[in-house]
Amino acid sequence: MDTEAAVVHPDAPAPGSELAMHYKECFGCGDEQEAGLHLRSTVGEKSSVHSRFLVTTAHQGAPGLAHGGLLACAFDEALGACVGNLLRRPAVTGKLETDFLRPVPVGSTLFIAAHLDGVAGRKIYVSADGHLDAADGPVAVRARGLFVTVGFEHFRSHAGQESLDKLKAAGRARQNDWDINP
Ligand SMILES: CCCCC/C=C\C/C=C\C/C=C\C/C=C\CCCC(=O)SCCNC(=O)CCNC(=O)[C@H](O)C(C)(C)COP(=O)(O)OP(=O)(O)OC[C@H]1O[C@@H](n2cnc3c(N)ncnc32)[C@H](O)[C@@H]1OP(=O)(O)O
Repeated sequence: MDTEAAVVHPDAPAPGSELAMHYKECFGCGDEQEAGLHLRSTVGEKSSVHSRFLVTTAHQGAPGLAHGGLLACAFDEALGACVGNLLRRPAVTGKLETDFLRPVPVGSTLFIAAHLDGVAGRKIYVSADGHLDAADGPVAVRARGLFVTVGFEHFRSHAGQESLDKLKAAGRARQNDWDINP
């Protein structure tokens, strides 16, 4: 199937909109994950989302430096926020590729600019550059992701009952109508 340009959903939040966390227990963006990444994201121009992530001592691999796997996690979150919010489709990461170009020290902020590259049926291609300490800082990490559109049953059928009960209690377990960004 040919890859087509990604068309931003007409109900997607406008450029400049600050995105709320998609799930409070999410390791990438949730505020109930103390050692999580607490990534914050804003919609950018032209099919992009800009995310920020402060690297703390909880995120170390080598002393004083961010763990590469955690950086990959930040990109998974940033790419996922770009896909989910701009296309408004439930999708999961099928493939995530990262290039680590420079070390990322504790105390630095990574500015991640994610961009929708194209769509081929259920496959969504997205990529991002992570700039050190400023939106136009040097690129420290680069990533490309393939997300695959899934039905809501993907989440319902694979999550444990306890998690589904929590969502239900929070009024978020409607069959086909999850708020995209509650
Ligand atoms: C957590 C997200 C919640 C979303 C809720 C909804 C809305 C929320 C709104 C906003 C969201 C905001 C922020 C989101 C932030 C972060 C997101 C984090 C995302 C994650 O962290 S999510 C966890 C990790 N993720 C998984 O847990 C996936 C496990 N996995 C599977 O569940 C299956 O594996 C699946 C479904 C991927 C495919 O399975 P399937 O049976 O449905 O489909 P199939 O295999 O046919 O693949 C269809 C086409 O994709 C190609 N394809 C598939 N995988 C490929 C690969 N690796 N490389 C190259 N191509 C691949 C095939 O080749 C075929 O291509 P073709 O059509 O051309 O043949």
